[in-house]
Amino acid sequence: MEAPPEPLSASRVGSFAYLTVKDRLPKILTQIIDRLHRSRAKFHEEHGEEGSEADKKIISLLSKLRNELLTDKPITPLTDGRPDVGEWNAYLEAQRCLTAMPSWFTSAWLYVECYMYRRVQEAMALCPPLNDHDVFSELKQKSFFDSQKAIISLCDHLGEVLNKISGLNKDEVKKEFQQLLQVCLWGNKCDLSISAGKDNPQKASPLTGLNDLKAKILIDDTEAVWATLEDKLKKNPSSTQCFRLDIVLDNAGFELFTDLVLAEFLLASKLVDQIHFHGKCMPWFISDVTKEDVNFTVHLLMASNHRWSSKLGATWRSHLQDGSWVYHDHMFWTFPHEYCSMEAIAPDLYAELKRSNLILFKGDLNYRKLTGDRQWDHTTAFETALQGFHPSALCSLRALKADLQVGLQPGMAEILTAADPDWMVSGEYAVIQFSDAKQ
Ligand SMILES: O=P(O)(O)OC[C@@]1(O)O[C@H](CO)[C@@H](O)[C@@H]1O
Ligand SMILES: [Mn+2]
Repeated sequence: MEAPPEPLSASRVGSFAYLTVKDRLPKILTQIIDRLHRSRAKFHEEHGEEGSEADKKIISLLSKLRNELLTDKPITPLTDGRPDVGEWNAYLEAQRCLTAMPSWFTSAWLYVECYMYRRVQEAMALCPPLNDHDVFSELKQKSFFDSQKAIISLCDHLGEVLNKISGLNKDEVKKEFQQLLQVCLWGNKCDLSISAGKDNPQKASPLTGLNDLKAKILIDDTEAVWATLEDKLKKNPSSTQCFRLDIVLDNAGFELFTDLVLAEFLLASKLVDQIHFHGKCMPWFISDVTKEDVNFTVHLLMASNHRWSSKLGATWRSHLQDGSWVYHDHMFWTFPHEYCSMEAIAPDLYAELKRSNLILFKGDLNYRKLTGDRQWDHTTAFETALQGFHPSALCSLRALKADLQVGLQPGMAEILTAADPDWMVSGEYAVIQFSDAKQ
């Protein structure tokens, strides 16, 4: 097997990775520092002098991090006591074998971007009593509140479907599935990392305009996903075979809500029997989901005075309590590794995913890790780019926000570039890209 292409890196001046490391990541650090400054009085109220002193210390650690990044200093080992430190520092040692002095503008983009967010958590971990403060929670919660109109309209739609679901024939179930899969796909546009923290809520109703967006779906493997689910329907409904769906989550706020709506539909239609969600064990890439974000979303829905919102909130809390919905947050999801390393680095997680019948990977960062964030030709087969990562049938639901995309027909990338040079990084295009476990 020939060696895979090089990883994307900021060493390529003018590349999206270069612009991200040079401009966007420093801007994100500056915004975190500004928010911490503005929260000093609150920290003092909550924790007294200790709180404001910790705030000052975090700000100085993050200012130092920002300076290291801007001046391309060497990547340094982590020093906090979190359980993942050993793996992170082993990864740095391995990078030192590849490039003498791993640094921000010479190492792989995937590594340095993940490392930056992990260093933010190191700064928090080193400064009690603020060590459990989520520096992104304000932005994630605002994204949820700002998407209320879209959330209410999606709640009403799901409510109507749930009311009639037992009477739907298979074609009607399939049509609803296709619609909610696309709503879930486009929910990925609402990510605060690509927008460098700028508001990015879902304003309009997520159901109107799906047809116009169809042309923006560059790869649409919905039929293959449906065939995987339909297997379950074909077998007699009383079969004991339990169909397990796993959803590797991405962003909190509106996107998480669309994930939970799709999950509810798949469970209520009996297309699946159990759903496992995978979130992050620490605040990550600004808007990525943590357990606290799931609890916040479910509790806000329950407290809503909108009938279907409160009903769904209560239903979803009971799913999480009765085991039909299971939430995991393995530390591997906040490592810098490409997913083809998972079986070696986190065999327990790989074994867990092998128990799934279908895994949905949400978003751009997951896509980058599925394909190793490497400079593949656009016509490279998805299976090739997965480099042996195959715990189960899997499907990426991704709005394109980084300059890599595989599995395109010959000539398609050239046509897209001519029409819109930013087609890979604008978030305006998306893929529903499937790979079957039967390799
Ligand atoms: O995984 P998401 O939330 O869809 O997107 C996150 C992300 O697009 O933010 C950065 C934008 O450059 C990328 O590094 C990363 O892929
Ligand atoms: Mn994200």
